Order: sequence, then structure tokens, then C-alpha cells
Amino acid sequence: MSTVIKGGTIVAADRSYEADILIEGETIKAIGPDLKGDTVVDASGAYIMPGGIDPHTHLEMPFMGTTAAETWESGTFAGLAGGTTMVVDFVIPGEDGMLAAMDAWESKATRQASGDYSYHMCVTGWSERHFDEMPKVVARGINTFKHFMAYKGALMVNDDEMFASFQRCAALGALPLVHAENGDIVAALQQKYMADGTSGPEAHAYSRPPEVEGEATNRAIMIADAAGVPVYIVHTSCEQSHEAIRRARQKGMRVYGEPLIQHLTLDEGEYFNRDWDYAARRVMSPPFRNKSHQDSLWAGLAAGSLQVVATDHCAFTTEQKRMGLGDFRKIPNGTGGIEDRLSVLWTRGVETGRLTPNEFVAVTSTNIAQILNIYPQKGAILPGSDADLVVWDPKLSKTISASNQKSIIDYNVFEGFKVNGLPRYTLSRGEVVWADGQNSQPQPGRGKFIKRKPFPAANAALSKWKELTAPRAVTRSAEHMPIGV
Ligand SMILES: NC(=O)NCCC(=O)O
Ligand SMILES: [Zn+2]
Ligand SMILES: [Zn+2]
Repeated sequence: MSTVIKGGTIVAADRSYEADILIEGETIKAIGPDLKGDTVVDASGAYIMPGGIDPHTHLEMPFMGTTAAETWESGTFAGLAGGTTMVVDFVIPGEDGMLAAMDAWESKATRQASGDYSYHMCVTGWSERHFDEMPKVVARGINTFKHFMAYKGALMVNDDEMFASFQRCAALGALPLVHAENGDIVAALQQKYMADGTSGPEAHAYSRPPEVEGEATNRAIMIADAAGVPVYIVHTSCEQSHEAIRRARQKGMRVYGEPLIQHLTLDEGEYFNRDWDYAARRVMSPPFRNKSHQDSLWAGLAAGSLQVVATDHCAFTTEQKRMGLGDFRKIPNGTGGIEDRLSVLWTRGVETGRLTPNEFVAVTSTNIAQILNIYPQKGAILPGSDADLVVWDPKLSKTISASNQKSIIDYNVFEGFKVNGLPRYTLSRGEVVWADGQNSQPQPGRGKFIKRKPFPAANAALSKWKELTAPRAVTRSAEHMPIGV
């Protein structure tokens, strides 16, 4: 059974050109003019792009005394409806360790996911057990380990723990990821605002200023450099953090930065809304920033100092957010975006000229696949690649509203945004899983876990350079030594 996508313009990260795409089974068989297949997908007047990859989601994550309400079923369906064909979710180990946590995640994902998925493993402490489990995690197809420098008393790790884990990553060919905020200072500022009587959602933003993120980003980069490993900074939200990443890259370090679609388009004014629910629904870490930080992030995407746009989709209902009434520290941290990442980025990025269509593909798919080591299986339109494709219709438009979203959350932080550019079709491994106007849900459980191999190249290059430039003892002959000592 073959499918041909006809009449569109292929938009890849490196170029745009007109061609048909022939799909056989789950992969791309051929690209060229006048291809024929059993079924035809009409792409006339549309762009054909690699399916979006969201490298940062928290579906059904237990967090802050509750569990993120977006399920694997609703979250992956929402992703497909918005053109995202793969998510990478964070596994949080409990008392039973990393492997048991991975099993727990897998038991949910395998039954429910309708798009493909992978995991990052979180490192929330350090011990011999962590040291021993990490290679087993890598053997099971995970090559990224996440570290929280915030959430003191819960997920936060200290510098020595992070350094030990980063060294282990270096040895295993794995990439460390970091949530960079100075957790000690955040905790102190939270206490101060509560003591001053500022207990509403706005205090969430006050207690997490950009300096707190910039300091932690610099520290994470320094620790990665000392450990001889690249590093990926998740949810880069401000100029201070971007500046640290930019400077490190200019010095030749392999540092990646991931702005979120929320930070690019929503600002701190959201927290000053008089409606408590409205403001609390937007509480996430780091918080939304002012327009000058947004400009910095957009510039970084265009210039290449920031590589990826994610969502950090960690969605709680209004009822869950109300756990923090009277104490902003108890508002579950997280917002959604998986369904709207591509259309909002297209509208606010490509339509405004901040990004080219090719840069759009790079930051939503190709760069991510390369950084996570699944390219060209994912993130590419090439013979042999998985046929994860979006037929993107720049003429389709809608006004974003919780009332008709696929996400099961009762609100949407982009409510009222008018977007131009939406998927006419989304294909996941060759199957049409979303068609505009049909609205039917793909089969839960059809999504596959995608194994990601370790990174031999970057880690080996770094350790070779470290070895070549390592401090060495000076050899001194007797004539250069003090006599009689
Ligand atoms: N970002 C956020 O507020 N919640 C999800 C957990 C995290 O990524 O820090
Ligand atoms: Zn985080
Ligand atoms: Zn996150």
C-alpha cells in the first residue's frame, strides 16, 4: 500500500523545492516529479514539512502534589492535530529508581500515545545507584539526562551532584539537559514575598527574576565545560540566559538553548491580570518575561544562537491551579502549548518575517532531531526517513479557543490568538492521522517509542580536546632543582 503526496512545495531546513513524495509502508520511498501511488494526498498550494517534534513535554507527570491533567492520549492527539508527530517526555524517578520509572511511563504511553515518543531521564539526586542505572537507561534508548537547578526540596540537585552526573553523561555519550534557575535564591525570594503579604500569582514572577536564570545558566555551562560534555538548556526565557549560551558558543562550547512558544509570545503582564484564575493558569517556571526578552529570543532563533522551540507542555486544570489560592508557591507550575506551537510560531514568526519557512522547520523539527540523535529517521524529508509529514496550509486560519481544542484542559493560554497556517493533513509513519475538517481521532496506542542512541561524536571530540589541552606536570631535571633540599 503506497501513498503519494502531490502538488506541494517541500520545505526542509536547508531548502524549498517542488516535488511529490512517495510513501511505502511507514517510510519515504522516493521524492521527485510525477510520482504515483495507491492513494493520493493533495498538497496543492501547501507546504510539505517534516512533522514537528516537541522535545519538552510532561504528560500525566506527578508534580507539586498533583498530576498534570493532560494525558498521553489527549496530549499526543492534540500534538498531531497541530502538526507535531513526536514528543519527548521527562521521566521522573521515584524511590524505585530510573528503570522502574521508565516502565511506569511506558505503561501509560504505550496504551495511549497516537504519535511517536521518546523520553529524557531526570537525575534528581546522586548516588552509586544513579551511577549504575544510567548506562542501563542509555541501553534502553535514552541519551539525555535532565537536571533541575530549581524546585528546592523536591527535584533540585546541587552543583556537586550535577558535576558527577555530567561526568557520567560524558562517559556514556549522553547529553545533559538543565532547568537553569538558582533554586536557593528562588526559595528565599518566595519566602520574602509571602512574608510581605504578596501571595498571588504575580509573586511567582517576582520571585524568579531573569538574573536567577542567567546565573544558573552560566553555572550549568561552566559545570558542563569542566565535565567535558555538551549541554542543553531547557526553556531559555530571557536575555541573561541567552547571553550565557551565546557567549559559550562563541567560545567554541557545544551549548544548546530551547525557547518555548509561550516565552516568545506571552509576557509578564499576564500575571498582573485581576482575575486570579487567569493569572494562575499562566504560572510556569521560568515565568513569562517582558518584550525585550522576547526580542532577544526571536533574535537568537534567527541568528542560530538558540536552536529549538518547544512547549514544556505541563498542563493543569483550573481546579488544580487553585491549590495555590492564598499561597502562590503551591500553584502547580506548568502551561500547555502542544497543539498550537506550530501555528503560533508560523503566525508570529514566519508571517512577520522573523523566521524563514526553512528556519521554522529547523527549530520545530530538524535541529531537534539532530540534537537528540534521531536524524534523519525523524526531522527530515529524505528517502528512508519515517514518513512523519505535515501538509501545511498557509491559508487555513482559526482563532485559538479552549472550546474546540483537542487538549482536555479547560483553558488555553493562547485563547483568542488568531493564527494563519495549520495542518491540512498530518501523517505519522505514512498514516494520515489528522485531516482538517474531519476531526477524527487516531488510534490511541499506535504511537511508537523511538530509541535514541548515544552520541559518539560530540562527546568523543570534547574528551579528545580536553585530553590534549589538560594541565600537565612540568618535568625538571636535577640542574633546575634547588640544591640540597
Ligand atoms: N516548567 C514548568 O513550570 N513546569 C514543568 C516542569 C519544568 O519543566 O520545570
Ligand atoms: Zn523546567
Ligand atoms: Zn519542563
